[in-house]
Amino acid sequence: MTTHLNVTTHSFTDGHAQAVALAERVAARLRAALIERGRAVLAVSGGSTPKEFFACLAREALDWANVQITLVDERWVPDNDERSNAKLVKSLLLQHAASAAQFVPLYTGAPTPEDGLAIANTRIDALPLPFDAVILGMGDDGHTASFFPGGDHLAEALDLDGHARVLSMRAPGAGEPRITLSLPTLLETRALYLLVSGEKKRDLLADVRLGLDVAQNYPVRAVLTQQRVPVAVYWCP
Ligand SMILES: O=C1O[C@H](COP(=O)(O)O)[C@@H](O)[C@H](O)[C@H]1O
Repeated sequence: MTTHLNVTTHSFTDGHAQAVALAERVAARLRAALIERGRAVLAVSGGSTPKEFFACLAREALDWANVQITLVDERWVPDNDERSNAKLVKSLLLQHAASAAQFVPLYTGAPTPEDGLAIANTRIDALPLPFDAVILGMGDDGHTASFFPGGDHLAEALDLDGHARVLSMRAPGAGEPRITLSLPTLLETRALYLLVSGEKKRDLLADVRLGLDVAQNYPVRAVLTQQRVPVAVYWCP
């Protein structure tokens, strides 16, 4: 384990060990919340990296009926689209013991994320924040949630003093239009995890921490340099 400023890195030999460790950690957080407050709230990322973590977490024994799960971001595609983060969560996390959890989607069925923003905002506003845990991922371009380089609402999304809970996001590298929780909303959490794998992402994170990424300006920098919430990076090759 290594700690640098606000960031602690936990390294694992492989994806299975990483997924098991993070699932146990997050389950412990949810259990503590259920004991203390009778409910728990979790926000998770989509993409490919969290698949094994979801499969492990779904089998953890806890009072899932009192757990609400939402997404940190969503691709603006229908729930049955292969690119849908909601589809991933439904097929891997909302299974087994965790099938009793309540899922709060960001996608609303509106034609565009801009059209769906008000409803998505209402859904997030209705959650009993702070989150008990937020699980972020990261792309090879340094995006996290849907904070994409060149995103049309990137500055607003990263503004720590901003009041928007949810924003639409369009960016050259984003594939499809997106919707994302804002950084200050993601930081309203009792625990923040960044789940990443591969040498390329490890090197990118090292560059950000050393301040060597200024030319690329990776959006994940905003998460790693903020001082509100400690960041636990879970990494495997
Ligand atoms: O598009 C997205 O990508 C990131 C990273 O995904 P990965 O496939 O590299 O693990 C993910 O964290 C985000 O939720 C998702 O919308």
